[in-house]
Amino acid sequence: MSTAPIPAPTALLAATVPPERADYRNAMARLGAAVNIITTDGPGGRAGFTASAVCSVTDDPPTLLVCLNRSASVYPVFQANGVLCVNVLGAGQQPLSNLFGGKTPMDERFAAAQWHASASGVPVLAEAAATFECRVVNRTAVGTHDVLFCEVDAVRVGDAAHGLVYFDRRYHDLLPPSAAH
Ligand SMILES: NC(=O)C1=CN([C@@H]2O[C@H](COP(=O)(O)OP(=O)(O)OC[C@H]3O[C@@H](n4cnc5c(N)ncnc54)[C@H](O)[C@@H]3O)[C@@H](O)[C@H]2O)C=CC1
Ligand SMILES: Cc1cc2nc3c(=O)[nH]c(=O)nc-3n(C[C@H](O)[C@H](O)[C@H](O)COP(=O)(O)O)c2cc1C
Repeated sequence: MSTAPIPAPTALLAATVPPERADYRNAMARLGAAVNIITTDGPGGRAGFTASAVCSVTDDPPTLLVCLNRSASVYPVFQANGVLCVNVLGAGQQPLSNLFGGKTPMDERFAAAQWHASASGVPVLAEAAATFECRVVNRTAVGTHDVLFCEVDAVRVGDAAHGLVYFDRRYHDLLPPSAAH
């Protein structure tokens, strides 16, 4: 029978103290992510915001998630509409990300690019790396954010093959391997 010592309770406690918010953010800054503009339109009006907290959940049925801060000005609009489009940005679209991530008035954000309407009337970015037209089918509040679970009705893959990544609090264009050397 093993006689290994049981760790002291204080050591266990120390291991479970959550990191400070700044430490958590410093570490998260190293978790590179695609940059997306999330758009909506409907009874609540037209709105869009920049989001890096987007990921695939399952491909059957095709479902992704978007994390939206409840303090964002766009929050009630997304709540009212229940439909959205995830527009994945490509290389060179950093200015568009900044517009949708700041305090810029909504008309100014949309005036900076070309859009067409999805079947449900949501703005779809013409020059996106990829787009996902979705219905919000579930939502869960976690801390400051709502996690929106979105079923995908239509996808498009754009011509721009070079991506845009947010890493270490800066944007990075993903260049083809030949251009990176
Ligand atoms: N998930 C989110 O809500 C995110 C929000 N932002 C917003 O953009 C601002 C600038 O971000 P950074 O330049 O990356 O510097 P930062 O130091 O504020 O954030 C570093 C990283 O921490 C995470 N983060 C930041 N704020 C967060 C939040 N409220 N909830 C969950 N995760 C969060 C993100 O991964 C972010 O890239 C942030 O202060 C925030 O307002 C940025 C990235 C993700
Ligand atoms: C690179 C980047 C990524 C962001 N990712 C998210 C995100 O995933 N979720 C979120 O709620 N806000 C995110 N934000 C912040 C929103 O874009 C911002 O709060 C939103 O545009 C609402 O701003 P407003 O309240 O001025 O309208 C991000 C901002 C930037 C610049």
